[in-house]
Amino acid sequence: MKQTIFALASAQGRAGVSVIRLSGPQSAEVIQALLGRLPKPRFATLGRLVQDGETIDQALVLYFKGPHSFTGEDCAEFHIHGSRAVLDRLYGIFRSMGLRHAEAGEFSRRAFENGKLDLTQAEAISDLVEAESEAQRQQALMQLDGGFRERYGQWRDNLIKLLAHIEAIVDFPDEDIPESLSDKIVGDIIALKSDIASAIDDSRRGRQIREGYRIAIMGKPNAGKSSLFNALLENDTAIVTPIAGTTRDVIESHIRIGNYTALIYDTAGLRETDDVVESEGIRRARARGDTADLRLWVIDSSESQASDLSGIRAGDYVVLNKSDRAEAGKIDDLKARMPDDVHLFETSLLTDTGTDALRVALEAHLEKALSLSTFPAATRERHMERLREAEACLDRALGIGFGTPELMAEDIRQALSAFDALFGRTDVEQVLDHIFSSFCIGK
Ligand SMILES: Nc1nc2c(ncn2[C@@H]2O[C@H](COP(=O)(O)OP(=O)(O)OP(=O)(O)O)[C@@H](O)[C@H]2O)c(=O)[nH]1
Ligand SMILES: [K+]
Ligand SMILES: [Mg+2]
Repeated sequence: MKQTIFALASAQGRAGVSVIRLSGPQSAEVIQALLGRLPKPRFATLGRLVQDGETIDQALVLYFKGPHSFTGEDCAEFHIHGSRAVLDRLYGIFRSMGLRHAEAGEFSRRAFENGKLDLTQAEAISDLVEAESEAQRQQALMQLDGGFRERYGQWRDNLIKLLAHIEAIVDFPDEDIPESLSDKIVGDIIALKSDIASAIDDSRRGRQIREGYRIAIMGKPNAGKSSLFNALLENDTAIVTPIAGTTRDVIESHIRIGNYTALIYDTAGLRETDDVVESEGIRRARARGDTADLRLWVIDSSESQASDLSGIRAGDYVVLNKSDRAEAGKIDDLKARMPDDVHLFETSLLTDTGTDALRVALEAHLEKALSLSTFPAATRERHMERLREAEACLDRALGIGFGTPELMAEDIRQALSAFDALFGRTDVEQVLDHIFSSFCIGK
């Protein structure tokens, strides 16, 4: 039998109320020992927690009888006064009764193992706990509600039907395959494959919401990149100096823009240099720009020589900075030389003008790129990998043809197992360890 585990389910540190959670066969015994009675399951009971005649705390106690609990096991919750002293006393009692402290994600893992959650739902709980933005919260909640099960479940059903048809052909090798049947099988595989392919296309959105939309600030040295980074963050994380080549490492920070989370990167100024450290910084800056979802170029519009605009592409944002020092003709000249379809802004980061318009535009941009009208088909790399695997299996099945239907059936079976892996039906211990260890303790 599993050992009974305990952990603080609320945040660490002093609190008005803290919640300790227990799961396992000794849950009832622990409540009985401390409260002197076992409350009706799922009803909150106020009482004194007493050891050897001494009151430890007054607490609200809940008992959940398995399988009607989060983990599926017997569970208990103690809502106590959140002081270190109370916690220490209770932890001591729990340990003396043979309980142990839970590992990260262990409650959710038990829920998964007892069939209370599938793996995508367990991931959703972790995402919900971590959610910072409104869109992250909504996406995690949809996933927890079984958002994936509906969509993937339909595809999985289609695969099972396909497999049945193909196996019928395998079982009757001497029969002529009616053309209508082979046409139908091929048609169904193609349709499914294209559904999966478009889901993979769309799933970038899911990851951008979950991990943050990546915005790279790029430009020449001293253009004001770090100044812009700080202005957007409303703090002074990055070092700003008049010396060209101040920023070397890529500096990364989260910000909330409207309903979304973005990851903003400040990068080294792009120029030719013999400095080894600076060249490495520039290499990283370029790489960051290549993988970003949006590039935000900063240009010093007061510079006398014509600015180099290479690297700026359609869709990029361009900030014409230092407008406080720029002659009007210079800014007009820059605008005229811009590639088509860039979004232009004028700022003076010295006098803090123009940044509001940029913020508003960024918010609208994210709203357009990420709005959650439909639930994306993947929110993590793990989901993408399994979907690509299923797509590849279907591709192979199509290439095989009806001469060797048993090979075709094998590919369909592999596509099926890719879907099973998504839900954790084929539990690869390593994958589970990885997923659950990223949870916080008490979940
Ligand atoms: N006049 C004026 N000066 C500015 C403005 N924005 C930034 N600066 C100044 O320009 C200098 C360079 O700014 P940074 O933000 O360090 O520029 P950077 O692009 O990050 O520079 P590197 O990291 O060296 O590539 C600093 O002295 C800033 O105070 C502006 O709008 N007007
Ligand atoms: K600088
Ligand atoms: Mg800088």
